[in-house]
Amino acid sequence: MDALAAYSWFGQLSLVVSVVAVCWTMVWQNLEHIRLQQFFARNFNRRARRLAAIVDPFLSVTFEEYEGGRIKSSDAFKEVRSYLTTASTRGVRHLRAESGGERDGGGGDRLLLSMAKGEEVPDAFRGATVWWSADAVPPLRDAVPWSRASRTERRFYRLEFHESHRDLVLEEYIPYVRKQGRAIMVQNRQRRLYTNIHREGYDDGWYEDVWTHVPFDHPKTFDKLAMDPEKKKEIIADLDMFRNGKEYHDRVGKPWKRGYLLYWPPGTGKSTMVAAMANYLKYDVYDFELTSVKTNTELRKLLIETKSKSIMVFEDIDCSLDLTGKRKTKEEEDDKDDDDKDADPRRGGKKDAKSKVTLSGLLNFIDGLWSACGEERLIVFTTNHVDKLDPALIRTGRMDKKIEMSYCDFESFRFLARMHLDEDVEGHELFGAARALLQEVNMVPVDVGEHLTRKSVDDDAATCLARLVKALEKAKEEAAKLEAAQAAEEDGAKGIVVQAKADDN
Ligand SMILES: Nc1ncnc2c1ncn2[C@@H]1O[C@H](COP(=O)(O)OP(=O)(O)OP(=O)(O)O)[C@@H](O)[C@H]1O
Repeated sequence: MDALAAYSWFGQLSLVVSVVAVCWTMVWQNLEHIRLQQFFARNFNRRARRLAAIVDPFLSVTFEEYEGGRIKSSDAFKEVRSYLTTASTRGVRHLRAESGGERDGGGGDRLLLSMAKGEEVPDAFRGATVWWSADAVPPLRDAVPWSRASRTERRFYRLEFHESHRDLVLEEYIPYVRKQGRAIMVQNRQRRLYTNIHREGYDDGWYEDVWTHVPFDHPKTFDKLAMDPEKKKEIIADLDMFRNGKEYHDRVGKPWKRGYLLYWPPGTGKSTMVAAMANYLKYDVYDFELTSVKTNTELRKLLIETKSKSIMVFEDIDCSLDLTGKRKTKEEEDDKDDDDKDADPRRGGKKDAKSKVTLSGLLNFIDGLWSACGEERLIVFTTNHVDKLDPALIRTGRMDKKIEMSYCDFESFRFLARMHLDEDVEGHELFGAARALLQEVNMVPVDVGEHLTRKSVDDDAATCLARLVKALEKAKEEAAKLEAAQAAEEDGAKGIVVQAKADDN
């Protein structure tokens, strides 16, 4: 066969092959017999998969940054990202730093660290080794201008593991990673202090009660709170038990919440205690301003909008509303509901600046059906007049722990002296004098702290202690005068009674 014949032969062969290929494609695409198509696909794929399993017995799970059509950022991705920066995966050598958002643990000066693109790190779980890697795909060419997810590269984490660990990884390891990641996010996030505000339109009857917030950066911790050390220990243990109490609450069928009542005179550290609790538990704080909540319905709406892992505080509850009276009967409550309607301009009522929240509205809030929405929440009431509160409000189950915030005792004084003067003054004679006076006179910690604070650079410990002793002596004198005046008043009253009886006779 000469070269020309061979060329022609190959030409014909390739023509036949091309025609067959084109025909096959047309037949394949237009095949009426779908089942036949499926049969081919299944059998070829199955063989290919079997071969792949022999060559590569590893499976993978991908966690993408965005889900739901690339609009919503994925919670699972964030949880994995947090987990991958922990001790168990310290092998990560190259990190990516972002400013991030408050909720993710970034924001402000905090940096959000995660595995850099291309990094791979192993992790061990119950005898199985898994591998995590970080990667990203470039932005879409047809990026939608308003979608951040399609304009930027889309990151993802890939988890690879041997197929023999499939059940362990899917059913136990991944939930474990997500839980750990969530816990780390809660620890690292910028916490918030919320308060409710009331907004309304001028004449269209529109109004709403909403939460507004600022970063919560209160410096007070239990280390800086003066109180009986035993009592402090007991409160911390109680908080620990509450924080770790999910299983218990599930088992006994109780909503995972706990009520605290902090009571006694102004300046004994009730608000400070709330800050210390929030810092200890790393919870957000919702500071309820009850007087600006219009109705029970609005109160419920605010409750539903609160998040878990938070402290809901009602300061000076005795002054907030008329909650001191007895609970209303059903009829009175119905009347109150009518009042609610009257107060609700959206329901044709007139505007009324006064709050219509009732005692039973508040009781339902604390332990009614709605109180079970959300979990891991502390409800704290503070009051200077515990005797004025309705017993229903503070009964066990609503207020589970009642803490008396007392006048400054010796332990608190010692604590405040050490904290403010920053030196050991227990041997000082003025320290002994102040200690003796504190046994006779009531002074709240805020005042003791104030007298012990250095007011100028020349103030030394002795100056501060002398100032405190002087204030205590003055308070003692005033207390004595008051006592004498009261005794005289009582004697006067007795005299009038005796005189009246003598006149009667
Ligand atoms: N036990 C305490 N330990 C340390 N500091 C305290 C203590 N009690 C009060 N203080 C200080 O006194 C100031 C006022 O305290 P706080 O507002 O907590 O008192 P309160 O009992 O909530 O008062 P009120 O009833 O008027 O709201 C705070 O700046 C706080 O630092």
